[in-house]
Amino acid sequence: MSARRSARSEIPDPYDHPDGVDCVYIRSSISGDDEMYDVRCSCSSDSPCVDDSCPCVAVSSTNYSDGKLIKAKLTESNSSVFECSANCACESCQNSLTQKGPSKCLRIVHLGPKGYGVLADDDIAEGSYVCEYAGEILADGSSTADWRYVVTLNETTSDGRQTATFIDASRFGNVGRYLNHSCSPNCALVPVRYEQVAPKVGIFAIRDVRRGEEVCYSYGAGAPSSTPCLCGSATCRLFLPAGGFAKND
Ligand SMILES: C[S@@+](CC[C@H](N)C(=O)[O-])C[C@H]1O[C@@H](n2cnc3c(N)ncnc32)[C@H](O)[C@@H]1O
Repeated sequence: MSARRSARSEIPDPYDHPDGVDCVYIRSSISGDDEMYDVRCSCSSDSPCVDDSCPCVAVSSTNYSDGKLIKAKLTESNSSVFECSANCACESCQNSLTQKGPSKCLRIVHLGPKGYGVLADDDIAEGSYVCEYAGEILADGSSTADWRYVVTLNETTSDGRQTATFIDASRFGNVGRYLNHSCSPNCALVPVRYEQVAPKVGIFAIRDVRRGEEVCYSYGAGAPSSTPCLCGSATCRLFLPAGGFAKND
């Protein structure tokens, strides 16, 4: 691993769990599956991993422009990101945004009946990376300690198969586990891969977020659960969706 890449992976996460929360803080998801990708690049600074001439970018097509997720990937339901990794030897890489760590302007606060939530301490521009939804990556979510912290990532593979991955932040998690649901969200989840085949879940701003706003995503369009939704949006569906977040909803 190059010195440049290993230094990047040592960037500390500036967040921690609130006092009294029984969860181990992790910076990125943990997977029991150690299958790795064999894709790597050695792009020069003349072509810093921005288009399909980079073998890593070619896996998912262009992901980022000016340090933001491109609009198509924010709006398409089955979008995904493949980033350069520690195995690459690229210079001035523009394709490893999520590995630089979460936004520095998030604040975990207690919001009354919703429990904890996350506020933006500064403006966050559309397309910005907010943070990962980190947890234990499980093939089967049934072993969770608390279903409320499980995100279900449904994806369609290139050969048309449906896959489901469960990210369980009940026992191990990061700041991402505190983002609440909104029926009119300002963020969305996008699967992000590098090194490992198992996906990470990146949370990106789908519109400009103003300082002081709650940072939230939609937990999905599933059938309503019995939990009243307190998002307060004009288009509120009144109850949280049941069954956790599904990427393709
Ligand atoms: C992933 S956790 C989000 C963080 C949580 N508020 C906490 O204190 O840890 C999901 C849970 O938060 C609460 N929640 C999230 N969004 C909500 C909303 N819009 N209205 C009411 N409760 C919400 C529900 O209890 C839900 O099961």
